[in-house]
Amino acid sequence: MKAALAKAQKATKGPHPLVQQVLNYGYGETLGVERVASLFHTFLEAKDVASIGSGAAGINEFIDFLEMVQRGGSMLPENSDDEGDNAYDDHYERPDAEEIVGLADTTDHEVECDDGEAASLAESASEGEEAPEDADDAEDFIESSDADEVDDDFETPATAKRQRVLPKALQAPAAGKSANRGPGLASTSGRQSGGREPGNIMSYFSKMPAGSASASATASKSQPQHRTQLHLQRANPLAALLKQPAPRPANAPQTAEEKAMSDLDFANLKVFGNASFRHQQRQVITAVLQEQDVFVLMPTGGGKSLCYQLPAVLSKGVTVVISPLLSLMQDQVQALCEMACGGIPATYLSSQQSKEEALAVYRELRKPVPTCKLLYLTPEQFAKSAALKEVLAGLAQRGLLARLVVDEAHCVSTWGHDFRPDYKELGKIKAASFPGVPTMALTATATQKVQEDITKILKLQRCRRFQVSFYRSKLVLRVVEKEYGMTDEGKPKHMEALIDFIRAQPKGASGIVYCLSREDTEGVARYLQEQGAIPSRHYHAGLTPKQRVEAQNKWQSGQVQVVVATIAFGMGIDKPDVRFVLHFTLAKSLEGYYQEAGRAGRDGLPAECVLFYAKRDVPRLITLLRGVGKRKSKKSFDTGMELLNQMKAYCTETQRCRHALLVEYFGEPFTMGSCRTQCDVCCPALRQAAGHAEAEGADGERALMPGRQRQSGKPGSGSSRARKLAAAGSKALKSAGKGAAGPGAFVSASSMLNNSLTK
Ligand SMILES: Nc1ncnc2c1ncn2[C@@H]1O[C@H](COP(=O)(O)OP(=O)(O)OP(=O)(O)O)[C@@H](O)[C@H]1O
Repeated sequence: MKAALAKAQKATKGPHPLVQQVLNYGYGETLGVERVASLFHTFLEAKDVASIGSGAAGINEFIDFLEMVQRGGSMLPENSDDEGDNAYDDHYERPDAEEIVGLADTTDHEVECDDGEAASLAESASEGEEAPEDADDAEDFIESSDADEVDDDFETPATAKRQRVLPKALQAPAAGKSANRGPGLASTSGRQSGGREPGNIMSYFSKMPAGSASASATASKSQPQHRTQLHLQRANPLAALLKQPAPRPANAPQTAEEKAMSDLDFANLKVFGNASFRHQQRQVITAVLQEQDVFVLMPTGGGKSLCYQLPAVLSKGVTVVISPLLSLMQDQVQALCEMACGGIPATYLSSQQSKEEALAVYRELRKPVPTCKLLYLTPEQFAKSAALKEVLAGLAQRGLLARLVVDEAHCVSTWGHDFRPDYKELGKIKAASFPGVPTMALTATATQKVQEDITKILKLQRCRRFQVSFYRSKLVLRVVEKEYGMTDEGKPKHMEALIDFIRAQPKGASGIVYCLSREDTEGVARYLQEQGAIPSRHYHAGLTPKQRVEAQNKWQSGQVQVVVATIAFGMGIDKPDVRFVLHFTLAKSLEGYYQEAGRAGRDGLPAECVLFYAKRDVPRLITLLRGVGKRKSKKSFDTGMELLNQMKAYCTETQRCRHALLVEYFGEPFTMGSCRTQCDVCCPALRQAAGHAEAEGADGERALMPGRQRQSGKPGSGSSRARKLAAAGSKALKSAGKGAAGPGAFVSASSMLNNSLTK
């Protein structure tokens, strides 16, 4: 054996690739290159093998060995079989089958379609157009339901495939990484670099690129208010265990500006690369660090993640984040591990991981003091894995469960637009397994009712609430009449209107078109591509994982201008420069609409959200609510109908500012009364553009009159005029949007519109 080993050593030029990897993680700096190399040989000897593959499994094993040697322990992992079986066998990410209750009387529901949808449903079916009861269509409706798509989304082979690559946080075990930057070394760093307290955040910065520290800092010069209250991370246990810690890398000295920063500003800049906090972030983070229960209601793109990630970095122990989608978790973990500061140790558990991968995570959590700072889980996993509950309870007992974070917390409530049954269990589990652990709930959309549900179900105690205004002042909201039928040229009017709208956008402006069914997305994308020469891709949960990733990447990189998608394209999409989000049919609820439309303009620049409304689309949604194939409960149907009716009311509104409607829907008073230029109700130019006409009734009230009716006396002009109007609205918007609500914007919007109409 020894001879074989010597031969292998001789044959190898330079360190074994596995050793090299481990050195890259920082063990060279802490243990010394030679000692790592020598321990590698001891490791091989102990395993009685001549060599070992340099894959993730080998690396993990070797790192475990390094730690074990330092502790003087056994080489065998503790309870590994037990953990692995439990972790692996749980089918935690499959949502519970919904209780199926037959509807007592379906005619009731037709009666509930208060303004003739039922009649319209029958009518359209008999005409053979868009027949919602059609079997194919019906299947599509099911496919586009929230539950089904979410289901597909979080445990598809795609995600499974992606996970075969061991999460970076584990490849690098965190242990290795933080051995390098770990808080244990921070005290030295703090002293060396100018006076931050021992054991503080300096530990994360030893690998910051030189010079990036303070140049752009605009951090507050005020003294840290909560420094003494922060539970700064303790010394890295690994560093303490290491027998021969190498001299730690010298940090560049802090500048005067950095010294004056609070820990929060400093961590925000150095770890996350943000020069300042956004609205409310500082207050939220401070409350979180004070270990209060916290509820955060912040619009999409507002920066919710930082509100729990930064406290996680500064806190002792592991922060557990419950997130609804596997792909979302993976993206978050990847982003954390790739932070410019050198990476934040984070990982996730998934039923798609290999047994070894799951084991590695469990091992990490069972360490006396895990180096992992954030652990992402799906609610299903959290609710159903006994092994996981036991491990988390163990962490809590050791005082190392920093907090429980429930992201997308609206999923807790049946009134939320993405209800997930397992979210309901979270509060109960917390109370039973680790009571008293601070809890944080975050969402972008929650009505008063949903907020109450979240507070109750998650058992939030003396909860601090933070709400950032729902008003997205840079978004222009419009509802456009969706005209079916054919143009004089024999083309479908609604599709041509869509093309006109997109063509009126600046060249290459990125957008999303939401459709109800998978089939719709494919048809619309094809039409845009073939008839409009608009680079488009469809996206829905029925695509193969490869197709989905490809579509998203092409859109993200700008090769594809428009993604035509079902609501499967949603959570976790973080493209800042989306200039328009079009709904080619109604959303299922105002909450859903707000969330989907809110993907526009995340960069804070003007963007447009247009809903193409046709009354005849409503029955399709009702059919969906009824549940084709699997009947939904009466309660679920009634809830769905209430939400849908609110959505319809938004579409047919002619008096009230659309921003006010949305903001007030979430219980926030809209003190401005009117947005003036940012919706088609308040801005006449946009109103006309939306294809609405004001008709003075006898009582002086305005009534919504679709463009088609208005122009019925002008044969031949209808379709092209309506199309011009829709596109003109966009042009008008460009001016209005630039002015962002100033009076000048309105003037230019009007004149633009007039010019366009007189052409
Ligand atoms: N203080 C800040 N300074 C600069 N950028 C920030 C700041 N906070 C967050 N961001 C950036 O804003 C973007 C949106 O943040 P984040 O993903 O946390 O939003 P969110 O509120 O979770 O949105 P969603 O509800 O859509 O998930 C990210 O690219 C993030 O890096």
